[in-house]
This record gives sequence, C-alpha cells and structure tokens, in this order.
Amino acid sequence: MQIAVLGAGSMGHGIAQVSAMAGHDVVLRDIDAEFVENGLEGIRDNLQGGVDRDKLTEDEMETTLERIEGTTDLEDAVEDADLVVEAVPEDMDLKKEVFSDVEDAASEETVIASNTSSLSVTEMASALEHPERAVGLHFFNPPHIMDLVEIIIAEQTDERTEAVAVDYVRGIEKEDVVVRDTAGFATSRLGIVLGLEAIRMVEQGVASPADIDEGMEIGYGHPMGPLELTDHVGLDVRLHIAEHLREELGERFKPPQSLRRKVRAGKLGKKTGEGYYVWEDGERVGTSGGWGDD
Ligand SMILES: NC(=O)c1ccc[n+]([C@@H]2O[C@H](COP(=O)([O-])OP(=O)(O)OC[C@H]3O[C@@H](n4cnc5c(N)ncnc54)[C@H](O)[C@@H]3O)[C@@H](O)[C@H]2O)c1
Repeated sequence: MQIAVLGAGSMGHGIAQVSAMAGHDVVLRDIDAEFVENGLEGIRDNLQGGVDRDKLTEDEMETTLERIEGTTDLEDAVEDADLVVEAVPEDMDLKKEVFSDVEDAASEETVIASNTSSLSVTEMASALEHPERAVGLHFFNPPHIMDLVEIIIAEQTDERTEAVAVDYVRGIEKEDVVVRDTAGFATSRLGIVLGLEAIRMVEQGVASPADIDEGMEIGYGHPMGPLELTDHVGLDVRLHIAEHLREELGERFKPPQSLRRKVRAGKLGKKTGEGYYVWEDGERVGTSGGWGDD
C-alpha cells in the first residue's frame, strides 16, 4: 500500500517506520523541513538500534529507509495514498482542518485515519464530505515497540474502511482491538480508572505508592504499577484525560485533589523530576510526600 503519515513527531515517525518495515511505501509529511528531517533521523536511530541488537540486518534497514520519503507538501504526500494516518497535535480544530485538506488532495478511495489518543473520531469525520472513510488508528508510544493498535470505529465508518484498517494493522504485525468511538476508547478509559483509584488510595494512606505498584506488578502481572505509569505518562496528561472523561462519562472520573495540587506545583512526574515518585536522570530514586524510601 501507499501510506501517508502526517506529522513527523513522537508518534508520526514511528508509524512511518512500522509501515515501511512491513513493505509499504511511505511519505512522511510535516509543516517544516527541519521537523521532517528530525522524524527521518528518529527512524534511522530506531533502525540502527535494531541492527545493533541483531533484530534487523543492515540490508533490511536500508530497504526500509528507501521506502520512506519525507516532504512538507501535503499534496505530494497524499495524492497517491491508499491510507493517510494523521499524527498532528491533539487539537480538534487542527485535526478537522487536516482531514478536510486531505480529502481535497487525495483520491476518493483513500482511507483517512487519526492517531488521536482521546478526541472524537466521529467529530473529525464530520469535517469530511465522505465521512464513511474515516477511522481511528490509536498507536501506542513508541509505535515500533508497542504491539497494540486500537481501531476506533466512528459513527460514520463503513465496512470497507474498517476492513482496510484491520488489514493494515495485521499487515504491520500489530495486534488490533476494535472499539466503538467513545471517550477514552477502551484502553485509556480502563487505565485511568486504575490510576485515579491508586492516587486516592495514596491520599487515604492505604499503602505507599511503591507498595501499591508492587501489588499490581507482582499480584496482577502488570509490567508497571499505576502510580509509576502516571509518573511516566505525565500527571498533566493524566489530569487532562480524567477531566475529559469526567465531562463525557461522569463523576467517577473526578480527578483526585493531590493530582490537581501536584500539577499546579509543576510536579508532572518523570519529566520534571517529581510526581508520585522522585526521579533523577530518568531513574526512580525515592517517593514523593513523606513515604520514606521505596
Ligand atoms: N505521544 C504519545 O504518547 C501518544 C500516544 C498515542 C497517541 N498520540 C497522539 O498522536 C498525535 C501526535 O502526538 P505526538 O506526541 O506525536 O505529537 P508531536 O508534537 O510529537 O508531533 C506532532 C507533529 O505534527 C506536526 N504538525 C503540526 N501541524 C501539522 C500539519 N498540519 N500537518 C503535518 N504535520 C503537522 C508538528 O510540527 C509535529 O512535528 C496526537 O493526536 C496524540 O494525542 C500520542
């Protein structure tokens, strides 16, 4: 297939990479040549990492790179595309504008997908004259490592579009789950419940963050406990998602007080050095808020 990926940031370059590794021809588009170059550089680095770990041969790396072309021109990117995946910033107005511009420049057959992690694909699709070709492809970060893609079926998505999305996801050797377009889809909605309840338990003094996390890691086999995950994702990002889900789905998603307080104080998790844990050089070195060492 011919794939266009719009946005060469954290997600876009990874989506371009996994598409090319599966044999698709890919055009990666961003609004500035420097952003395109950074994205291509990110792909080279990821692939080189694969070669260094013997997961990939030099030849496979070169062939993959040859399949990817960078551009700043939207028409160049989408005019021959069978599938367009947008990975531009999480802003509804911007996504609708991108959808509509793609429709003007692409063929009538082109499937138009969004990598949104929380916005309504149904609303994005409403910007199209042919909204039945819209679908969500929710990749996880980083796309070249994470095996799951949530396929989000908008109100307007038709069977052909769903079939193209499923074929594409299976073709790039990811696992697909098909979810109706509702707030938080399947994974964010459940993940946030666990995160918010773990924070409330810390507030109530039920156990330390480290003990709550260990309980879920060892007892339930989660690769990472809900509080450490909150620190990884960013407390600001989790607060934003919780507020959105509260608005859409009700009070059970009400953000706990300590989450708001920490965000106001700039304690956003790993990226700022403190959230529910204390971090130094990307390593967890202690627990925030007087729980002693973990
Ligand atoms: N980062 C994550 O962990 C993650 C995970 C899953 C989904 N997502 C979703 O993926 C999307 C992209 O997120 P990201 O973290 O890669 O963002 P990012 O900020 O790293 O990258 C976005 C890129 O889009 C470019 N851009 C802006 N307007 C554009 C346009 N009109 N056309 C083409 N490119 C344009 C920007 O210059 C930037 O390079 C968002 O919808 C986000 O919610 C992110």
